[in-house]
Amino acid sequence: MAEKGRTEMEVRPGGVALITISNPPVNALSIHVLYSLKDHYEEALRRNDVKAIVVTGKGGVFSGGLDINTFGAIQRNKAEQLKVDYVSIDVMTNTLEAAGKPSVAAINGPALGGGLEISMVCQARISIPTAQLGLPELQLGVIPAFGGTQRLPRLVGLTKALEMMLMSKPIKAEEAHQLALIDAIVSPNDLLNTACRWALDISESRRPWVHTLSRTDKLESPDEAREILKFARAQVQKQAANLRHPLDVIEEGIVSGPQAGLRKEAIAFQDLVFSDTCKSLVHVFFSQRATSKVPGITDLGLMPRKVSKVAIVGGGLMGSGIATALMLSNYPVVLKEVNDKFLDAGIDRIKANLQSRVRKGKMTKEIYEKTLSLLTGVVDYERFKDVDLVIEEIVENVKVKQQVFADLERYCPSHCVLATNTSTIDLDLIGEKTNSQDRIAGAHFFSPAHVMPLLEIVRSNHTSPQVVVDLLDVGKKIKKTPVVVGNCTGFAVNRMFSPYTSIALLLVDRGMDVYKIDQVCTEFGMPMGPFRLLDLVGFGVALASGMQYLENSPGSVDKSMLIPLMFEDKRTGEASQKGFYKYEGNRKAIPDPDIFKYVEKSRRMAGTVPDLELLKLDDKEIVEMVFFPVINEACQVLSEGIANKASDLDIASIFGMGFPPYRGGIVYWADSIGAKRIHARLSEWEMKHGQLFRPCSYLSERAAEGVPLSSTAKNNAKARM
Ligand SMILES: C[C@H](O)CC(=O)SCCNC(=O)CCNC(=O)[C@H](O)C(C)(C)COP(=O)(O)OP(=O)(O)OC[C@H]1O[C@@H](n2cnc3c(N)ncnc32)[C@H](O)[C@@H]1OP(=O)(O)O
Repeated sequence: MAEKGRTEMEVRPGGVALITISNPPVNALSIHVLYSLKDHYEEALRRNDVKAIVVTGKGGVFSGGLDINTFGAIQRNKAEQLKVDYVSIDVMTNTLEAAGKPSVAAINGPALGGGLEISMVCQARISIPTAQLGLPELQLGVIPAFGGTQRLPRLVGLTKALEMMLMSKPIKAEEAHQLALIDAIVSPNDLLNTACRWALDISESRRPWVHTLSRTDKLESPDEAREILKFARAQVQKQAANLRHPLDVIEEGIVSGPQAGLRKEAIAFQDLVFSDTCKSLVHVFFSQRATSKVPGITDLGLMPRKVSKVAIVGGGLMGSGIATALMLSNYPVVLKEVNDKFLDAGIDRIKANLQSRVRKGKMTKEIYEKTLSLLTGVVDYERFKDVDLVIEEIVENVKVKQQVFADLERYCPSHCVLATNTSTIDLDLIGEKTNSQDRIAGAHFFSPAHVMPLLEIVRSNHTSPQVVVDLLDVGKKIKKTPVVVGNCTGFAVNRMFSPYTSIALLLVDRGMDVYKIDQVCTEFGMPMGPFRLLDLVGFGVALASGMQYLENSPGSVDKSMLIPLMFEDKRTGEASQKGFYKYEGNRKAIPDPDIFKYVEKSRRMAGTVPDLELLKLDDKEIVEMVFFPVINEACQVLSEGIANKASDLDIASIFGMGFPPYRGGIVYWADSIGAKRIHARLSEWEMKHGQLFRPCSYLSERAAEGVPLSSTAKNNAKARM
């Protein structure tokens, strides 16, 4: 293995050895870094001119934790693999923490996972105000393994430590200071001097010398701890039953002592690293970061242009959500509506979005006022003359959109990016009446736009790479995960997931129970089943987008009459308090026996009778029937070059549709099953239930040749980007 990263050591006047972790960009703890850290500690302990040690990181990051690439080495049983128990017990505990000279962590940026764990073996932690501290290992399907499960509860108490570990959510320096996880916050310029002084103060007994692992003052009593852990077990069982957690390991440390806890922690980690969940989540980690690397665009050396002001056309649910997302990242926003009444309603929606953050304690009243002051409401285009980006979010009507884009071309500066949030209409059509096709792109948000993390950036054949680079940058600034896709009806996410509801409707027409399908899909890990999702989206929207698919690719959607029948009866989904479920003024979906009359009628109109074979399917087979057509559509999207790479569809499925991350995303999951099996099942169902199940040629070829679906190497399709 090529050497990756190291630590550097310099002995400062006064006798402090400054050890700097150096492994750009995030100072990940590779095996080399860890061994180099141990060697430098040992050298510092040997040297007579060293009285104390300060550990810091290079380049504005303390450390992003264990190098996640080493997980693969462990799984592949590589000779040079990480021995977790050796690092945790021999290096961190017996060498660093037990050293005869005190050490202080100078936290100059993120200190996450193993990074925070290194800082916790030090006798004190000094940080800059912007540092983030956390143990996010669970989001990779493992638990902290360099002593974090033992030391964090001893530093901040069990309840807070559990919250930080189970939510994988880092805290900011200020909160860490209140919790006494860090001892002082200082400016970046003062950090090293303060840390060095602090270390010398400890060595000269002017400050206490504390071994984290020996502390018990913050720990709850064993009885209290047991109660807290019992509650936490019930919570994780309810909220994340598929994720392993460190509760037993923490309990071991409290009941049998920290050394026993450390041993149990290392064994548990070593076991978890081999789990499918860990493999999937590591895939998600790297795939998420790879979405912003777009061949032919981000490798051209283009720099994003500055976007100082954004205009939104349309203040409906989506438009106001997009405005909120931008304002939350400090973008001044001009919101345009057709008249004052609609404008007021749009502004009210934005206020409500922000107020909900105030209510949840995520925003102070002052920040609320400051954020709201970024908004200007207008009913004409006068204020569009200095905007750098416009996002259109009006009715899905080609003619109306064409007029709006012609207007935008007239009123906006010539450099301005003209984006549309359409979820179905071809960008070329939208821009047909302009000479600005090169600066027209899709910026497709998901509802609610200020909450959902995905941003589909749609690029037509005319869209310039510069515009895509600009949108990628805005996406990053508003904390969305961007996925760049090509131009087609439904783009990647809506198109991939159109079979999710279509097939569910077909199965109901053939005898399956609405609520059974939803239950099986949620047990599989989806946040909602297809029918609960249809209720949320609303039947009006579902029918309109169904029409778009029917027009553009007849045969891609089921023609069940179930939704039109309910729609006719003004049963339109959650907004009307009645859809496939009933809602009693809150968001709780209650199964409603009334729907069976619509189901019966729909079956009569389709001329179907309950299919006894379908009724005998077990849960796994139902999941396959619903999701294999989704995989098939993902393959079609790949073969048409709508997505750059399979892993982009994994991320799009997770962040756009809530596909369970611990399954790695739609194509990753498909490859874990194998193209051959998926192809065989789809072919069988095509014979029995029609063309919605017909495997596409991309899938058929890979099944025949035994090639993974994620391998796009042999994809000869003409890229649409
Ligand atoms: C034994 C221990 O208990 C186990 C562990 O420590 S497991 C590791 C736990 N640590 C984490 O989960 C933290 C992961 N990292 C992060 O959250 C973020 O990268 C960060 C907050 C440190 C920096 O964020 P940001 O500046 O936005 O940079 P980001 O784009 O995420 O990462 C930059 C690059 O570093 C890589 N990287 C980040 N953390 C890494 C890690 N721990 N290992 C390997 N690579 C890592 C990313 O893949 C990316 O690579 P690329 O440029 O080739 O795409």
